[in-house]
Amino acid sequence: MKSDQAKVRLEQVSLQLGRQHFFFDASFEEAKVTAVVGPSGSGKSTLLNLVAGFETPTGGRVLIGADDMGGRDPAERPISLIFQENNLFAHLDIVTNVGLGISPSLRLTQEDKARIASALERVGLAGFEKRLPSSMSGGERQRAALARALVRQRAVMLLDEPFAALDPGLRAGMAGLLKELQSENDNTVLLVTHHPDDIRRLADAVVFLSDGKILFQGATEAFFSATDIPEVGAFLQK
Ligand SMILES: Nc1ncnc2c1ncn2[C@@H]1O[C@H](COP(=O)(O)OP(=O)(O)OP(=O)(O)O)[C@@H](O)[C@H]1O
Repeated sequence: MKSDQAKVRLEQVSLQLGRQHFFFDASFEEAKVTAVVGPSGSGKSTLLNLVAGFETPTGGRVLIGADDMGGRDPAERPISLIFQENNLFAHLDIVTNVGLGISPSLRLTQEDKARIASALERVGLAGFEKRLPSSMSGGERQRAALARALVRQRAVMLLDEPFAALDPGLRAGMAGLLKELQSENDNTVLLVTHHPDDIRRLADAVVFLSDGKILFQGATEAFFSATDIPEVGAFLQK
């Protein structure tokens, strides 16, 4: 994956939701982690929804590699998603939840089953196969969601505040695991977060949003020096 096949590009993308107008022109480098940050209501989830295909732009294009995503359903895009919560089906055990990442109809080959076992082991959940999500802690559920994203083997991972429900110790652990898996698989990651700590430990680049627009995009280091942009300064002072 070294030919920008998994570079994500929003080309002059515009969208109107209620009274909020959005305009995004940005690119997200292949095999890198880009943090998507900004105040509440600035458009972070909307940006991810445009890449995922849950929202359709009124103008512009969303590209992954050379492919225009226009007209493609979320399931037809090379993406996997992890949200803050509700990632797992409550009535299904963990091995089934992870299996759904490979096949919605759960028609799984022996090879698929081996991949699931290995993903569960990787996130520290070997032995949890038959457990229901309700019997697990928030951190364990998030690790199961990460295992499901892993078995999908999609180039692009969209993570919307994936650690929000976790305490600081677990956040650091999950962030470390995510970074490890991301660099092994060369995933292109868009990570929505409210925490400067997550940006420091995970992100290669930052896109900062305010009121539906991009105010900053660039390397992580440059972001932490961009305090001349008042909104960035306010965010970093939190
Ligand atoms: N379907 C919709 N109809 C009308 N307005 C919407 C719709 N979806 C989002 N919005 C508005 O667009 C703005 C951006 O929402 P979005 O969820 O993308 O923000 P966010 O940056 O992810 O916020 P947060 O950090 O609070 O999750 C908000 O003001 C929201 O109320």
